[in-house]
Amino acid sequence: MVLNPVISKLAGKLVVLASASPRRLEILRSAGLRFEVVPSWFKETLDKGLFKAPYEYAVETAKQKALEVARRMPFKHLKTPDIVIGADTIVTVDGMILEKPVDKHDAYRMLSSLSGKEHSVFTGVAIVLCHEKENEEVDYQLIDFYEETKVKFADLSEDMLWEYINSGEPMDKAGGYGIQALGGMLVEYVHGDFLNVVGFPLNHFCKQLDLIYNFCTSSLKSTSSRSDSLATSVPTQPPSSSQALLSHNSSSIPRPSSPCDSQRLHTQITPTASPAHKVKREDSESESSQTLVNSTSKHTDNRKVKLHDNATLPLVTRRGQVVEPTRGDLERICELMDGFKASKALFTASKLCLFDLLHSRPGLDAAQVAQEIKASAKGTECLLEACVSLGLLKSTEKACQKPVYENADLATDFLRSDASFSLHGYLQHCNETMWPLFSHLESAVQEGTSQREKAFSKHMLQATSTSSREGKLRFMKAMHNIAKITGKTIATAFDLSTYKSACDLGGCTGALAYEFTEAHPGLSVTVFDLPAVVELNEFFRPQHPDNRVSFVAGDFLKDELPKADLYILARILHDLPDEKVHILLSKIADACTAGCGLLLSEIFLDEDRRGPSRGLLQALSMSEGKQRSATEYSLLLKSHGFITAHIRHTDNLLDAMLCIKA
Ligand SMILES: Cc1cn([C@H]2C[C@H](O)[C@@H](COP(=O)(O)OP(=O)(O)OP(=O)(O)O)O2)c(=O)[nH]c1=O
Repeated sequence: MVLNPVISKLAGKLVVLASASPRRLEILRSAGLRFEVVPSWFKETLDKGLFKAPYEYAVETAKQKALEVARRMPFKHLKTPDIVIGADTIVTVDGMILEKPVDKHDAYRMLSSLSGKEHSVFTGVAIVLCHEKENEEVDYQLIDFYEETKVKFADLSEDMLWEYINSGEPMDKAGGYGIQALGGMLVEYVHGDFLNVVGFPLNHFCKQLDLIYNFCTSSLKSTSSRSDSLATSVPTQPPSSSQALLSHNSSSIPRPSSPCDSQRLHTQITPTASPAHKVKREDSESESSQTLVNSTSKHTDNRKVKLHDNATLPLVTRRGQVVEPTRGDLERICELMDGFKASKALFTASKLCLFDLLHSRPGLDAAQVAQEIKASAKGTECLLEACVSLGLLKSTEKACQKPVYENADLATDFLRSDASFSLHGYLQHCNETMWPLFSHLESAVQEGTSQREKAFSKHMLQATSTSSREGKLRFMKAMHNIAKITGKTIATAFDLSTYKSACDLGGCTGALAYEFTEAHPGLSVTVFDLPAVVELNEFFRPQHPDNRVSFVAGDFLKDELPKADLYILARILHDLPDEKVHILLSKIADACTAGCGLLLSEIFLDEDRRGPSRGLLQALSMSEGKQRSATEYSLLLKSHGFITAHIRHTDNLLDAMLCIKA
């Protein structure tokens, strides 16, 4: 079988999967391949109209994903991979290309177009072979191919469609379904490679590797030893007569390629100076202990080669067996050790409004940024470089000029203070409140209580406390950010068409309430919150407020609740001690008649309490409340007369549950 010899050929090579898809990771891992995962930052926005056939689009996207990682790693990770694998899966039906749905309606559009019909699933795969040359440049050689699988769907009723869409499964999958999970129930037959539908054609990939390593090795060697003069293309021996040999210049913009056979071998030479080497050489020249550094530098180079062989990793004993940890294990540990540094770098950049500055003035260099944010040149440069390494900023370096900086998409989407889904306020809350609390985690764990008093001086306690105006506004901004990001998901999680009036208890700035009125034309929402919160709401009023949202001031633990046939409790219960939870739920139960609804939104812990980490880490703040699973919330609500009708685990920051008063 091709598998073993092929996989063993890769032993000792730094293989990188340029994909965030958990399915691809699982498929390759199950095949015994050892690799690192570096998700591609390439945005899947190629113009589909430029491609003659849909699979050409998938292949080109796969290529761009893999090349982006292959080019980034020497600069950002200071190591050059041997092989980078990229893939892209698309579904095609009636001449349309379906990728991942953007929302539930998009998923509905896709799934209804597949109902009762046969369609094709194409996965384009690109394998980039990287060769470090002696002159510190990197050559890239590209092999790509695609695989087609035909899938037939049964006729899908509207109920089935919506039930499936509401399960949340379609959202991160091409065509809006996952054949390997619930989506399997929609399928009548599959012709071809099943794993290809799940995102990676393993069999074709192994055959391709076999061709590369058993057939083309000599041509690869000759390629990697060639000089820059080959910057155009080097035709190599075709692996088979069916394979077209095409040259490809990696710096060219994506373009429709010539007729795409199901596999192709490109020889492409794109020399890139390797910054890993640059850095080492600078090190060796900088200090007085030059001889020592020089030899260390040499040693480092050797180690790097050995690391690729996995030979220098320390051996560990697991269940009585001596084994070699994977590089992934070590990276995971480092990621955890350094996680706090990354968080604080993010908080600091956000507090200094770095992302706002680079949004309004992209292309500043470190000195210009330092001047604008009134910070030291050295500190600013370190912060900018750290943010680039974290994927928050992008830097461009033109010949003989200082690097200039701009926001990466992540920063544009979430870190600008005026972005629609900004987390700027929440980050400030983390920086000012959560960070000091978590720096007292040892005592929090030892004592099992909140460390507020230890973490904050008297003055600080006042400033961070929600009893001060400053503290209140900061907290409201944080809650507003989370409500904006999660609002639509929560508001559309259930069919609420039978409800006419809702009351959002502790609804803060009303951000969630506005999402509910937008999603449900027949619904009015009253936001009920403390008088001091309602008073500050003017800072958060939307440009065109919906008059179906109103605000009532009061304390939900003491005052009479506004009348409504649906009560909303979002991010409230996890923070309250048990006795207050019971007071609040009793008051809601008293205000409800039979058939009234209670919509609860929280992070639902997994039933075995092994995740998600976000919920379990949140619990370490030792507030008076607790994190619960969906079943625990269901039982809690049942004890107050509410029967759970639906539970939604979402891909967003909060999950949701709809309960009905018996
Ligand atoms: C049709 C189908 C697709 N999928 C998945 C596979 C892919 O992960 C996804 C298609 O999206 P892709 O854009 O191919 O991949 P991705 O965004 O998940 O990951 P990356 O771009 O980082 O490589 O759909 C299934 O899991 N099951 C299915 O039945």
